[in-house]
Amino acid sequence: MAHAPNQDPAADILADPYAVYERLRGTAPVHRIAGTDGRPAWLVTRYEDVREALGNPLLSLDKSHALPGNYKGLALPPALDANLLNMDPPDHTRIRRLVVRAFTPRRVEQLRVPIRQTADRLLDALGPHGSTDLITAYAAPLPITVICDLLGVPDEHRRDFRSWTDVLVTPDPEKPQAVKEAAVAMLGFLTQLLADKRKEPADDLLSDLIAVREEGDRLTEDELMSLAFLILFAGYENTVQLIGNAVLALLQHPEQLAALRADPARLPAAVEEIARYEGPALLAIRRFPLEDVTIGDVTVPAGETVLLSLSAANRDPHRFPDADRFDLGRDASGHLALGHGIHYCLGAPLARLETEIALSALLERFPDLALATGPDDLRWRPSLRARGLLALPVTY
Ligand code: HEM
Repeated sequence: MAHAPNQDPAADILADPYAVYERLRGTAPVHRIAGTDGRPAWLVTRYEDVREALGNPLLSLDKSHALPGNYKGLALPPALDANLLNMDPPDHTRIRRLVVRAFTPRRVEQLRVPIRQTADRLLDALGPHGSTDLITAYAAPLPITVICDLLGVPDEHRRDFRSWTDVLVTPDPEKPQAVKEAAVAMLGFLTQLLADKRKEPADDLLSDLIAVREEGDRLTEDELMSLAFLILFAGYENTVQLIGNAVLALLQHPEQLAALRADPARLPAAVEEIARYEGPALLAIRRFPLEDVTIGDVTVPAGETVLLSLSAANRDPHRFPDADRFDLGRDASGHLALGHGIHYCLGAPLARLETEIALSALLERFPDLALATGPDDLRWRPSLRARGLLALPVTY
């Protein structure tokens, strides 16, 4: 049986996501809403349903399985669009296997010192006391620098790289020409970068991805290009927002912040609770049923758009008792903020490392860090997909 609420909850989700999720979880397993592109979609909010759906091979990420006209999505050049998050097995299995051979724990661990150095440099620039927007001054520049380090983007190109990234990651619908130009510039840049790395391999992920081979298999030029782009797309904005959300949650819970300051060994567990409580990806990538699929007692027809709410699942009290309480002492493992199943976040170890270092460098530097605005004045991104602050004014 399909449940169609009288009023579409999409607008309410923008205003107050967790209150709406609670209502939706309580009334039906699946709700028909206007999706991120304004077209109809089915929203899943209960933990067990979302987890099961993330692992369900009948839910395809390949948009060629969308009903014609039912899904709009982003218009990316084909070389950037053929990436892991638009793919199902066996293509996905093949490419992911190759990437995992290059994106190793050693490669991530190698970034530990550079991440800390970048964090310290950004904090140095703030001086010993003052006020700032922590998103602009810290949470945003840190991850983009880390991604440049990871991919091996030379210093002299980082300013351009960052400005194209900003345009592409948060496109302004009023400026389609700027988005197009940034996409063309980024494509040209990545083509040249790949050619340079091919000629002169360095100790970076891109060079490793070019070199990686398994049983005679290797990544093609288009696959390399779309991978570099996906790492940028999947890795940048999410990390900015996780760092921002983490600082906010801690500042809003001073007793928990004090306990963390007193025992920094709790930081890794704290990052898990922060990801559960205020993860940056409200939704997983949209899925399309290959055939009619039943979720709870609702049948979703083949080809329609299915949205899985990671954030609603992470606040489901059937899985996490007192789920709306931020509690650094709880066991938050099993949260879905980084996905689940074959598309589980490839950058998860890096996202965790980066968030831990960002928080420890910041907390060590500023014992008096405080919010410079009331909770009602905080402005969140107007997005059904992303949970992140537009600005985080602090004093220190
Ligand atoms: C806090 C930061 C991050 C969050 C919350 C996050 C979240 C996610 C989620 C939820 C998925 C699965 C999407 C789905 O199944 O629909 C995913 C996939 C992915 N993430 Fe992350 N991510 C983060 C950081 C990163 C970083 C730093 C990188 C790379 C450097 C990265 C690379 C990827 C890639 C390549 C995939 C696709 C994997 C596949 O399809 O097999 N992510 N991420």
